[in-house]
Amino acid sequence: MYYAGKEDRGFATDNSAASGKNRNAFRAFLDAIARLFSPRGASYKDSYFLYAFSQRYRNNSYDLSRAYDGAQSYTMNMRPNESDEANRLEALHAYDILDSAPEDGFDQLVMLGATLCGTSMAVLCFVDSEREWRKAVFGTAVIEVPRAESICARMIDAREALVVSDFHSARIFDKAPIGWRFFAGAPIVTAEGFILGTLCVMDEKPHTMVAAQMDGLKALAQQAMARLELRRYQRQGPELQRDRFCQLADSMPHIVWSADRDGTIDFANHSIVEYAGLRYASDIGKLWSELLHPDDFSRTLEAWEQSVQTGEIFSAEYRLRRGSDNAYRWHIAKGIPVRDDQGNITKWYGTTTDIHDMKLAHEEIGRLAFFDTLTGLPNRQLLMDRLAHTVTLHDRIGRTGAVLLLDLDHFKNINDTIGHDNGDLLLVLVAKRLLASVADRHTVARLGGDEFVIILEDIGTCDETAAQAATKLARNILDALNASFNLDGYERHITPSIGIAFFGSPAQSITELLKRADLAMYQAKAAGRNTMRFFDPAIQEAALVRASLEAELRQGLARQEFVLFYQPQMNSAGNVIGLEALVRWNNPHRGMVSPADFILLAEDTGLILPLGRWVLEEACRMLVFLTANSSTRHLSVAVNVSALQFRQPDFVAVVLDVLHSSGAHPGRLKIELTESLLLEDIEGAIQKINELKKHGVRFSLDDFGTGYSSLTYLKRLPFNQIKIDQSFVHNILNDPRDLAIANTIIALGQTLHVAVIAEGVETSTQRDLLAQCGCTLFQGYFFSRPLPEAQLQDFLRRHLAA
Ligand SMILES: Nc1nc2c(ncn2[C@@H]2O[C@@H]3COP(=O)(O)O[C@H]4[C@@H](O)[C@H](n5cnc6c(=O)[nH]c(N)nc65)O[C@@H]4COP(=O)(O)O[C@H]3[C@H]2O)c(=O)[nH]1
Repeated sequence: MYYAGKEDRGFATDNSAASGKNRNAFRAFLDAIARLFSPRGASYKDSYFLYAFSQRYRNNSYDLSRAYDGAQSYTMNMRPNESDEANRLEALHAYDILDSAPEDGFDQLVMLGATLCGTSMAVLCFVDSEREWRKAVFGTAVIEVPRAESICARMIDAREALVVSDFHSARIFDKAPIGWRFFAGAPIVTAEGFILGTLCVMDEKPHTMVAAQMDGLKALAQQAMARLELRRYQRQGPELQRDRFCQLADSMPHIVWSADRDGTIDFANHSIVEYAGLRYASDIGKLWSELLHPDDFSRTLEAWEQSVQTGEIFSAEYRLRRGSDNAYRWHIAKGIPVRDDQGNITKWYGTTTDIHDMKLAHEEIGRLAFFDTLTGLPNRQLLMDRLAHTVTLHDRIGRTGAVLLLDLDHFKNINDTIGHDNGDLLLVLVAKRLLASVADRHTVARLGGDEFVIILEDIGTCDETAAQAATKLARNILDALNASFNLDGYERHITPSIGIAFFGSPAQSITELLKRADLAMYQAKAAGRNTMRFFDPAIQEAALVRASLEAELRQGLARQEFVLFYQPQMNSAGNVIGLEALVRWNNPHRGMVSPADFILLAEDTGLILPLGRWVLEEACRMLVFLTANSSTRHLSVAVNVSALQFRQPDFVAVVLDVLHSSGAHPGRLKIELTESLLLEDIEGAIQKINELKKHGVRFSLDDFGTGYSSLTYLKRLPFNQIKIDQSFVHNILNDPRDLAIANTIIALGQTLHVAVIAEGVETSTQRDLLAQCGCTLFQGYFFSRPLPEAQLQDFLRRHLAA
């Protein structure tokens, strides 16, 4: 590679428009090559190679010492040993200049020559085997002259530069050219020293030339030669450029490629063969899309189209399949668009570099920056980011979320007694249990030390539902962490204190939010640890009531504080035909608690399952008792079953088991179900009802008329009895619509051959009106309130049919 200073660039001073455009294209290409291959971003200034010619030419010199009478001849000292005309002609023809169209750059040179020397004519000519052919002319229209008449040809033959001041007095030529008196010519010489022609000036009048003018003419001749070289380079350009590019590319460790406008890769270096395990580098053109990871395809295509449209550098990151193990590795591709003379992008030259390890390292660094190294949970920074995002989102959608701040009680003792390693292990196990206790959509993070934060997203729209959800989750966490941990071969116990703060609309700052959760957490510590506290006192109060009720309910079950009351069901003759079992909670502090106050909570907490089973067992015990007495053996006992109970897959098995173990008569057991309970899975409900009916168990549809009251369901569901809800009975005397509904239900029962019982009958008038409508069965305070077992005996004695 040759290096040259700016002043050496023969064509750098050429300012013609066409030349400028060519130069720009050429520079762009060199720029592209240099930028692609040079790690320090070198430009064409470092990698110019054409100036070899210019550099060498400058070393040639003219000897101005010889003079003739009337004429001066300069001995040419350029290629003293070369006399081979055939080689000279071959060199000339290689430039492909003969008979070519005029070109601005050359025209300007001859015009400059005439101006410089003050002559009326100037010519740039090339001497062919039989002629002098003129590429550019000024002041003459003659393009071609026979070689025998060419003064320029004489210069070549004589290997001399020439100045003839006046042909009339000069005796060096047999005859003067027609119309000329003056001639001066500077040779056009190749880097190898071949004289291809001359740049000469002529005039009809005699002239003298000063040395400076001759130097100027020589300089213009050099420009002409440089232009000729550039012209040849550009004409042969694509191939030459390509060869040079390929040569450079194969010496590169990266994948180097060139591509067409449509993205077709028409060249790739050997690196692609080694990476992708291709047979030939040229296979890349058709196999490219197969090597690309399918997930990265559209993104890469988009980047390409963007580069095509904007003319900016193509840049994309994608995964490429490696041939040796079929593993996809991340690469970065950069491609520089190169334009032609008209400024159109014709090609992209690019490199593709394996950045897989670097990318993984970056990801790892990112992971370390956002995740706790010990537990793998999001760290404080990521938590803050997510919390800020979540708080804003909840404000926008009008939903409620919660932040739970959890601190392990006396964690320091663990570290002090069994060491930091075990302390760390405990934190890891705690993190796992926390993750297992919350749904995936929530965030569990480690704030530092033994402090954890849980973000609960979208847990309701009102304070109450959000409080219930947060309480439930905090309880899960308390339960999960209260179970012992195995550390160092020993069972260890740790408890958490949890502070809860809510966020929603309007949004508050996350610092304030965490402060609230922190305050609540300290309240939990103050309350004896291993518990939770809400920041909001009102919600906290409600949640506490609920929580303590739940705890008491649990305790009540364990302590057998529940009792069954029985409410008699009567026929129109005033005789008892059955009883409805209604549960009561005999709480030592609260007294006799109505089911209205605890059934819902029992359902929410799942406590209804053990409670419901107990009710069933008690009711069956009563049935056995009633069966033992001939006067009461015909009585049925109705039991309320909640939705959660009924939906248990083993519901049928549980009922049969209780019947079996108690010895109760299945035909005397009546199960009361509400309408709403049946809606979710009608087919499953029918199946369960039918299975139990096969064993004789009967079913009553409770609260009929209050729900959907679908006649289709009624037709399909095999109930033995429908209950007219007490709300209709209550107003039956005052509201004709309630009377109409009661009438309809009674008529429906008659049509479907299903018994109808009216509940909530409080007066004889109500009973009479219902009886007039055709109702034959009744239940309500008019006959009896729900009675404890002892009072029931008394009632039965009085009201059994003789
Ligand atoms: N105002 C008025 N009320 C009357 C009259 N006659 C009966 N009642 C009340 O109406 C309720 C009838 O029971 P329910 O509709 O099944 O409604 C029951 C039932 O849905 C549920 N429940 C009661 N015991 C159980 C049980 O063991 N298991 C389940 N799952 N739910 C139960 O609790 C609800 C309320 O039960 P209770 O408080 O015992 O209230 C009972 C009963 O005391 C009357 O003439 N006037």
